[in-house]
Formats: sequence, C-alpha cells, structure tokens
Amino acid sequence: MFSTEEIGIDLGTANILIYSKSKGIVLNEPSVVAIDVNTKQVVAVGAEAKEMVGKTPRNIVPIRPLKEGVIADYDVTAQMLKEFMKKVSKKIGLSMRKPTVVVCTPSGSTAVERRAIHNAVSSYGAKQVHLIEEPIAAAIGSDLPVDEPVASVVVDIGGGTSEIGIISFGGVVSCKSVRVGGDKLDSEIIQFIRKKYNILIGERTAENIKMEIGYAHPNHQEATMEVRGRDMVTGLPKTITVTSSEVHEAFKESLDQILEAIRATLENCPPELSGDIVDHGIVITGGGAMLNEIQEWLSEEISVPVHIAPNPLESVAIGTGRSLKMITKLEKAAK
Ligand SMILES: Nc1ncnc2c1ncn2[C@@H]1O[C@H](COP(=O)(O)OP(=O)(O)OP(=O)(O)O)[C@@H](O)[C@H]1O
Repeated sequence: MFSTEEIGIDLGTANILIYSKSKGIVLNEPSVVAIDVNTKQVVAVGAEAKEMVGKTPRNIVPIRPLKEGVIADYDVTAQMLKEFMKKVSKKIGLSMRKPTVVVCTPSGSTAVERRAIHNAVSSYGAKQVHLIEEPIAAAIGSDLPVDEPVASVVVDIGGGTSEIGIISFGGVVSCKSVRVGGDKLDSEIIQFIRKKYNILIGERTAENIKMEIGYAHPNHQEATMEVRGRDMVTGLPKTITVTSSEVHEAFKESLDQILEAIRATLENCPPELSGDIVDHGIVITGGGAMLNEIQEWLSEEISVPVHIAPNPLESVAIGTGRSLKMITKLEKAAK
C-alpha cells in the first residue's frame, strides 16, 4: 500500500524534515533560503544558507520563510520546498514527480495558512496532499497509542510554536498552540545581553548559549560561558562571561507561557481521560525538549510524570510519514 513516492514533510519554522517510510528521514535541513535580491534567484537552501546568516554581502539575503510555525513568505517557501524535493529525489534515486505527500501543520494555523501550505506543496506537482495536525504527528512519532481510547498528551516545543495536544481515538480532544518556542528564547537572550552588557550578539550565538547553558529549572548547577559580540558603545568586538542564571532570567517568562498553555490544556481535559494522564504522564518533543532540565522542571510544576520523546527533533516528521497508512481515519476524526 505504501510506496516510496509517499512522503511526510515536517515543515517547521526552524527545520524541515522529509521522511519516506522505506528510507526513514531523507532530509533534515534548516528552513533557510539565501536569495540574491538583484536577480531574485535562490543561491542556497538549508544548511548552506544557514551558514550565510549574518555573514553575506548585501545582495545575498538569507530568509526564513516560515515564522512562528506558519508560512510568512509564500513564494520563498514554495521555492525552498522545490529545492528540497529535488535534493530528496536525487538522494533516494527515484522520481519524486507526483508523490503523495502528508504535511503537518500547526494546530493554531488558520484556513488561509493551511491553504498556503497545501498550494506550496501542490505547486511541486504532488499527486495528493494531505494535511495533518502537528500534535497528532508528534504523538505518532513519539510512539504514543493515538488510535486507542486512551489519552495521550504531547507537548511539542518547536522553533516558532509550542503545541500541546491531548489525543485519544485518533483525534485531538483538546489542544492549544502558543507562538512561543526556541526562537523566542533566543531573542530573549539577545535582548537581555544587549540591555545588561551593551553587547550585540547574533542569533546563532544566542542559540548556542541556550543549548549550552540554558536551563529550564531555576535551581540548577550554575554554569558559565564566554560569549563574543559587538560592544554597542565602542563598536568593537568584546568577550564577556555569561552565567546560566542570567540566561534563565532572560527566558523565564517565555517558559512560563509554555507552562501556562500546558496547564490550560490539562484543565480542559475531559474528566474521564484525566486518570490516563496521571498514569501515563505527558511526552515532550520538538527541539525544546532538549533544553537542559526541562523534564525535571515541568514534572515539578505540573505534578504528573514527564517523558522526553525518543527523537525529539525527528518525531513530527516520523509521525507524519507513519500517518500515511491511517490518514483516512485521521481525516475523519479531524472533521
Ligand atoms: N539541545 C537543545 N537545547 C535547547 N533547544 C534546542 C536544542 N536543540 C535544538 N533546540 C531548539 O529547538 C528548536 C527547533 O526545534 P524543531 O526542529 O522541533 O522546530 P520546528 O519543528 O522547526 O519548529 P515549529 O514546530 O515551530 O515549526 C530551535 O529553536 C532550536 O534552537
């Protein structure tokens, strides 16, 4: 039933992953495109384009066409998808013309945004395009029993959005999407360092700081990191030492927003399903699940067991690909 021309796409704000059931993950690249503004030509996509962020001549502009989990620039997204499909087509050695594609969309996306995603994928020449909600894809990819009458709770903390979904019997019982994710944490770090030290740092530096000394738990073992940026007074490069408590202070409010969304979703859970949540807990996935001590912090805050998905960065793509065999049932449940 499943041919290799059926693929799943996790069209993420930070990363795009393409999954084929027979080959697994066949593409995993940052959602970045470098465009020559004079010729409007795509110069590079993915990892190559990300390398260019903050370092290119003025006519080459790196663009992230997806912001906060939705398509901000339709044309560039379509071009980026075409380039990635071309890469995949070469890599897995078969024609990707007319594939059946399942794309996952954030649960908070509007009908217009969904249509834009649908059109961008169709414009490549897909035979059929199905859209599936991100919490369901994340739950399938995290090995949760989505089509059983048991509540599964999945929290997907991505680059642009965090999605919390309670899933039972193949459908979303309750969900919430907040436009706060890893990117917001990065920008909070940039702002904090600019305010406190008068130093300007770039997005990639902020992301490295978050990964290395960003802790979700306020009471963690203190760590420090040397950070280089530009002194806003002298205009010269400068090195400072940043502590993990400072980083926590910088993004604490954003983490609290994610926590509030989780609490609100759990409060909306039908009472019959609450027992399942107490027994099985919740699963966190998405890149944000890899933030230091997020498991410890969340389990203390919500008093239910918290588990990290086996492959947080890949679970949505894997779930999207695996959903192909149950797509009709899922689409019925979504109606
Ligand atoms: N070790 C880590 N610690 C903290 N954050 C991390 C780590 N690794 C990746 N991230 C963050 O995870 C985010 C990307 O996650 P992911 O690939 O799941 O997002 P996405 O699916 O592209 O976004 P969205 O779901 O919003 O469309 C980035 O903000 C990245 O900085």
